[in-house]
Amino acid sequence: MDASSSDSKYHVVLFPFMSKGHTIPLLHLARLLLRRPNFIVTVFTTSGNHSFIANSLSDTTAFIIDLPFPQNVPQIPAGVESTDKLPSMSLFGPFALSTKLMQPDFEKAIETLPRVNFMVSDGFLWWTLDSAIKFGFPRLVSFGMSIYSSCLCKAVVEHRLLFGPESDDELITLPQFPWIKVTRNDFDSTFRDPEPSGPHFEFIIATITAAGNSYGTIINSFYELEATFADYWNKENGNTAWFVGPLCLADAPRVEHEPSKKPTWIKWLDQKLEQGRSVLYVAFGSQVDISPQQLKEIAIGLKKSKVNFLWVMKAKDPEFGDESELEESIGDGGIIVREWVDQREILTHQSVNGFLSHCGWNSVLESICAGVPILAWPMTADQPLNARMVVEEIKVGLRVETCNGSVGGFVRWEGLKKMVKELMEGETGKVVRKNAEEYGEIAKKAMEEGSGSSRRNLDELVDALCNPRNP
Ligand SMILES: O=c1ccn([C@@H]2O[C@H](COP(=O)(O)OP(=O)(O)O[C@H]3O[C@H](CO)[C@@H](O)[C@H](O)[C@H]3O)[C@@H](O)[C@H]2O)c(=O)[nH]1
Repeated sequence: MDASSSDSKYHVVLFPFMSKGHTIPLLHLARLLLRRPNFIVTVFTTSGNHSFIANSLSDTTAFIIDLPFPQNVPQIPAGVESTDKLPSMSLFGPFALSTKLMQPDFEKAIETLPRVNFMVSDGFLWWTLDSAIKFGFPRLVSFGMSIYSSCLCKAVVEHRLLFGPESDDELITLPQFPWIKVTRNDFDSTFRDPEPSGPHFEFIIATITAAGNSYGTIINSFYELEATFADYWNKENGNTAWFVGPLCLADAPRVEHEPSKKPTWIKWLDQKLEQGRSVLYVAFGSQVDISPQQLKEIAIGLKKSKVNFLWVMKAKDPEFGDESELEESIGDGGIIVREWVDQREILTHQSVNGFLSHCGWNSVLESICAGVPILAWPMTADQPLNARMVVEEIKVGLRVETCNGSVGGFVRWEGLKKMVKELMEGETGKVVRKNAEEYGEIAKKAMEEGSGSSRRNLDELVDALCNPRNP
C-alpha cells in the first residue's frame, strides 16, 4: 500500500479470528466502512484464509495482508489455519492460544502501513490490544455474540449462580432478569468450574480483560432486538457496546443467477416453489462436530416428517455408511449438499419456511432477517443461550427435545419429526413465523442508511474515532 497517497484518508484495520462465523461479520463491516468517502480498510488474515476473504471482498478496494500462521503448534495439524478445518473442536484451545505467536509479524506489518485510525479485532485475538496500545490507536473488540448472551454470562459469574446445589439441568433464576431461567448446561465448562485454572481459563481471562480495556465492543445485532439487555450492558459495563447489525444486511441482495449458473440446490428450491411446497433448511454452521449416529437419526427424522428439506453438511461431517442409499431413501423429499453454500441466498428463497439450526449467532440473525422461524438445536458455545433467546425471549423459534432433556443430548428421530412438523405446519409454528417476519422488518429498518438505528450507531462511532479532535 502506498502510504503517501493515503495520508488524507481514514484507515481502519480489521483482524477477524480464523473461524468462518467470526470472519464473515467483519467482512460485512469492511463493506460498510468502504462505502464512506476517504476510507481505506486493511484486513489481516493468514495465507490459508486468504482466498475466502479475497473472494468475499473481490468487488471492494479492501487490502488484505497475510501473516504466517504459527508452525509446529502441538496438536494442530500442519496446514490447519481455520477452526472449521480442525479435526475436532476439542483443539480450539491450543488453536486460539497459538495466535499470539503472530504478534511480532502483525506489528512488523503495522509499521509499514499508513496511520491507523482504529482497529476492530476479534475478542479471541486478545493480544492485538497490546499492539494497538503500542502503536497508539484504539481497538474495538468483536465477539460475534448477542448482548443477551453476554448479559447472561455476566449475571451468572457475578452472582456465582452456577455453583449452587442444583443439578446441571435444573432451572436457575437470574436475579437481574427474573423472567429468565437458565441451567448450568447452558454455559461453557469454564463457567461451571468453581476453581477454574489451566490454559483455557487463562485464555478466557485474557480475552475478557483485553475486551474490558478496549475502546468499546462492536455488536452484530440491532438495538430493537435486545433493547433491555443493550441498556443493561451499557449501564453496567465499563466499555460501550455499539449495535451495528445485522451486518449480513450490509450486502445488497444477491443478483439473480443466470439459469445455467444456478447452483443445483437453488434450482431444486425453485422447483419446490413452483410446486407450492415449503422447504425446511437444515444446517449446523461451519464447525460443530456431529456424531455419525446423530446424523443418521436426523436423516430418519427428516424423512419421516415428510417435509421437503435442504440439508447442508460440512465437508468434515462423517459420510453415511452408504450415502447413495440414504439419498435414495430420502427420495424427492429432500436433498443433501456437501459444499459451501450461500446460506443467505437459501434463507431468502421464497420456498424456505423453516430453519433447523444449531443457533450460531450468524445463523440466528440471517434467519430473522429472512423472516424464517428457527427450530433450535443448540450444541455448544453461545448456542444454548442463543436458543433460549430465540425460543423464550423473542419467540422466533421452537426447540428440539433431546432424549435426556440436556443440552447436547441425543435427539431421537421421533422427537425431531414431531418438532419439524410443528414448526412447518403447527399452530405454534405459525406464531413464531409471524414473529420472525416482524423482527425481519425491524432488522431491515435498523440497517437503513441515515435513519436506521444501527447505521446511526456506526456513524457516531466512526465519527468519534476519526474526528481530528479525537485522533
Ligand atoms: O455452507 C455454508 C456454511 C456456513 N455459512 C455461513 O457461515 C456462518 C456460520 O456462522 P454461525 O451460524 O454463527 O455458526 P458457526 O460457524 O458455528 O459460528 C461460531 O461463531 C458464532 C459467532 O460467534 C457463534 O455464535 C457460534 O456458536 C460458533 O460456533 C453463517 O454466516 C453462514 O451463513 C455459509 O454461508 N455457507
